[in-house]
Amino acid sequence: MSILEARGVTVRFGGLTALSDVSVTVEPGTVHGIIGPNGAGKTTLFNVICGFTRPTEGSLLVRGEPLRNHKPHHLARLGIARTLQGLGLFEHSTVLDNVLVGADRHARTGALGALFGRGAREETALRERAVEVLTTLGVEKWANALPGALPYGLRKRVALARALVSEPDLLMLDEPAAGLSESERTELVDLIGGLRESMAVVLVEHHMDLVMTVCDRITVLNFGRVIASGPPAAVQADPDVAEAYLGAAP
Ligand SMILES: Nc1ncnc2c1ncn2[C@@H]1O[C@H](COP(=O)(O)OP(=O)(O)OP(=O)(O)O)[C@@H](O)[C@H]1O
Repeated sequence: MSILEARGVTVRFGGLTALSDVSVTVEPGTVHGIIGPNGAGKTTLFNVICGFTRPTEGSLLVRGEPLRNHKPHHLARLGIARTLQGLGLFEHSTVLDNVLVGADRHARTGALGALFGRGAREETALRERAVEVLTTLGVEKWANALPGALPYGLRKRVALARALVSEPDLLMLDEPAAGLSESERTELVDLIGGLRESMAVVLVEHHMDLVMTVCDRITVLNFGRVIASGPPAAVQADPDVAEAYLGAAP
């Protein structure tokens, strides 16, 4: 069963149709890229999946179950985590505390949890997992630093750690390579490639080489429509895709 399915999603902003009858299926354990020229509708699709934007028509299914009126704060309990272009780190909290915010999916919830908060043992286990994720991403030595003290590439890793600590089944990445150096992009490819063992990944990305290297499947949008979908080689060879990108060149 797919982890995520968008069925016939249309989004209109007043008279402008940002997405038109878009269908995408994301299988577990795959990396799925969403690409397209500027204004193609990539961010709008990302926002629909994350519950920021309500589709005018169409539906979303998670593990085959239709979502109704889902909001960004429902994502954690659906097993979905995301990183955004604006990293959204709390500048006055340490790196470790920022990552702990992402661990709430596993934290005790419900009336008892609200009354008594996290138990000491639970707190320790969460911290251990947060440190583990920071270590996997090579940023553990900054656990007690404030995010503002770190260069951009490392802050992006902290944001990724915060998403990963909830152990999602689906990770949504909005332009993960933006602002990274070439060597950081190469590291990111390895990192994302390694994630497919434990989750599905959806990424909206402009860096074509990264998308072609790391994705198992790619959906190409142009003017709000899906113009191609499939494995990287097939998408790269598709004349409609070449035309969309050539047409968009300055
Ligand atoms: N909130 C909004 N209100 C009105 N129009 C919008 C809104 N958000 C996006 N649009 C329009 O919808 C279309 C798709 O935009 P979107 O940002 O999804 O494209 P994109 O593929 O992510 O582009 P880029 O690569 O430039 O980020 C564009 O024409 C954009 O101007």
